[in-house]
Parts: sequence; structure tokens; C-alpha cells
Amino acid sequence: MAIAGDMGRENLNTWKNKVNHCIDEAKEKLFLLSKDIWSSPEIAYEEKLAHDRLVRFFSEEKGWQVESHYKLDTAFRATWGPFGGKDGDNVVNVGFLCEYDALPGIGHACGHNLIAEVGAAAAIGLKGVLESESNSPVRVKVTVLGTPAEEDGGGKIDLILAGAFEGMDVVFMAHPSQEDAVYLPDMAVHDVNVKYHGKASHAAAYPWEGVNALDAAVIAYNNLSALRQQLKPDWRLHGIIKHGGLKPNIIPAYSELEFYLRTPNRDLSCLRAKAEMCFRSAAMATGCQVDIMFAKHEYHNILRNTTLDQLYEENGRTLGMQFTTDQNVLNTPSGSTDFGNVSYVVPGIHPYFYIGSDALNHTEEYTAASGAEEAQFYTLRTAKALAMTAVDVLLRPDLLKEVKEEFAQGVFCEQAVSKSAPPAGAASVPH
Ligand SMILES: NCCCC(=O)N[C@@H](CCCN)C(=O)O
Repeated sequence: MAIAGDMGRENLNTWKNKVNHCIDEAKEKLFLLSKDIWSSPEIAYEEKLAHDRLVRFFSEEKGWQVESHYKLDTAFRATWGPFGGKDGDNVVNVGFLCEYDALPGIGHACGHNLIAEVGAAAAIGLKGVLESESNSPVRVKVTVLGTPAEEDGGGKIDLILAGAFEGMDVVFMAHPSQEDAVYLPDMAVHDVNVKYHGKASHAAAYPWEGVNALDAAVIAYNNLSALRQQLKPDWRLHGIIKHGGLKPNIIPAYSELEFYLRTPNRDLSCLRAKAEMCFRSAAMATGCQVDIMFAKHEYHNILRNTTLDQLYEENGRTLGMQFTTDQNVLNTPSGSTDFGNVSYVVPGIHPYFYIGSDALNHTEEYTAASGAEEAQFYTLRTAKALAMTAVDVLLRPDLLKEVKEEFAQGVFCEQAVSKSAPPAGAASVPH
């Protein structure tokens, strides 16, 4: 790949070193930011303190235009620029995403405080180098988007629909994990909430008067467990009984289930139809009424951009990252993210990073690791690799074009695959 006009490799390296220097200079306030978010965990769409803390962070930095409650109550946007290039040049808008929602009961067990920190650090690093190098060959704007509700709901999807990603050329974020990995296969997911309504009665005195909603939930749960054997190995189906009654001597009049349905690509219709039959048949068997409510948004799988992936990997290696080569890890579904939907509207990457602990995400041990000082080295190293990748995109001519061409081709192919899939519904469900 060529390097911008009169800017040779040496200049590119100077810029990258400067990015790293700017991030290192800010490390104390970045740790404080992350620690504050970690100390007051808030669940999806309720991240008021995290929102306020991030808004304060960017308001205290020079030069950022900060919009609090940007399109969603707990979203924000901070922008800097345009800067560099010549008046009238096209502006390259580089986006960094911050997540900051926690899990119910176990706090920041997925390390989203570190995601917020990575986004903030990378943006500060990129702005720092652009400011100090007055000869940016391209006109650049840096956008930080605070995206709530990844664990539940899909804040990024709300923001896509509200136009928040319009005009962005490329977008970066990174997610805590057990290893450094440029890409792990995140799946499409659709959440479903199911309510059974029966009739209460004394469970010993006149049980025949009751209609048992807990039985419906248990039958549905078992239907889905039986279905699992017939699913493709890389599909996932799992859930909980959220409500199962009040007391053993009251036949439960109400029960509630929550399930996640996942497939490796965006077409969830077949799995959805199969699951729906499991829920409905349980209602029929028990005489309950059933409400099946699929979540407002489906998350898509992540559309890869290998051009960006390669750059990130090269940059990460220069910083000492050892990317996993374990094929089990690289090929095993790693959950889902609403970044999947973003990856279909703007080219971007969502690498995973080691945080200095072998604890697994969504455990109390991971919560502890996400707040520990030990995670800081890895978190800032990840931010550096992202910002260095942004520098590549800005300084190497034709690279952004390549990134965008790969993106357009990827979207086109995915659409073609979706169109050739059999129609959703009963026809795709075995008898
Ligand atoms: N691979 C990203 C992990 C983040 C995560 O755990 N996301 C949730 C999203 C659930 C959406 N209902 C997940 O369970 O995968």
C-alpha cells in the first residue's frame, strides 16, 4: 500500500508514536473515567451516571463539541474538527464508539467501562496527533459516539435509525475478552419475551380449578431443549424463567420466559419460527393464553472488513499484542453485539482484547478484572492500535477507498444470500 504523497513511512511512524504518546499522557484521567463508570454500574438505557461522566470528560477536554442526550437519553456525541487538509476538501469522519452499560446483578461483568475508555483514549490520541501535526494531508473530523444499551435492546440500532451514523466514513471500537483477536464471529440474535397467563387456585384444595402458567413455561423450556438437538451446531438457543409463581400452594396464574435466539448470519427467521411453535404448543397443552413478544431490534452478525482487520493486526503487533491462533476460539461464536448492525452501515472493526485476566465474561471474576488497574495497560494498548489504524486510513492514499469497496461488496453479498434464503415461516419449519 502506498503512503500519502510526501508523507513517507517515517512520517507515518512519527504520527503513530505521537498517538501513543498522547494516550499515555492521558492515562490517569482515562483510568479515573473508567473506574467511575465501573463503580456505578447501570443497566441498558439507564446509564445516566456513565453518560454524565463521559459528557463531563469530553467537556473538560479542549476543542470538543459535546452533545449530551444525543438522540437517546443516555447517548452522547462529541465531535472535533474538521481539521487539516485544504478548505473544500472532502472531510473524512472517523468514529469511535463507547459502550457503558452493565449487567443486572453482576455489574461490569463484560467490561463495558473499558470499552468506553478505549473509545475515549483512541479519540484523544487521534485528535492529539492531528493537532500537533499541522500538515495533515486530509481534512479530518473525529466523532465519539456514546452508544447505550448493548446488553439489552440495541442502542446502536436506535442510533442508526435516528441517523447518528450518517456521514461517518469508518468506525472503531474494541471489546474486552480473554485474548487479543482481530475478529471473533459474533452472531445475529433476536431476544424474545414470553408471558403465559393461566388461572390461580388453591394447589391442594381445588387444583382442578387452576390453569398452571408455570407448567406452560416448563413445557416450553423443555420443548426448546428438545429442539436444540436438531439445530445446526453453530446456532444458539438459551433462556431463563423470569417469573415462575408466588407460592407452592397457589397455582401460578402467570409465568414469564426470556430467550435469546442466535444464528451465525442475519437470517433468523427459521429459528424464530421453530421457537414460536415451542412456545405456542406449551400454551395449548396447558390451556394458558400466551403473549410472544420479540424484541424491537434484531442484532446482525458482524460484517468483516479484512482491510481494516489487517491494519489493526499489524499495529497491534508493533505494540506487542499476541493475537490468538487458537482455531477453537477463532471459530466459536462469541455472543452477539449491536455493532453487527453498525457494520452493515459503516465500515468498521470490533476487535477483542485481553485484559490481564483469564476470567470469563459475564462472571463476577470478570467484573473484578474490568475494574482492576492491571487491565489498564491492555486497554490503552488497544486504544493505541485503533488510533494507529485510523492514522493508516488517513495517511495512506486509496486505503479508505479499499476499505469502502470491501464494505460495499460485503453488504452486496450478504443481501444476495438473504434474498436466496427460503421465505420465513411455516414452510421452513419441519412438521
Ligand atoms: N461478543 C460480544 C459480547 C457482548 C455481549 O455479551 N452481548 C450480549 C448481547 C445480548 C443481546 N440481547 C450477548 O449475550 O451476546
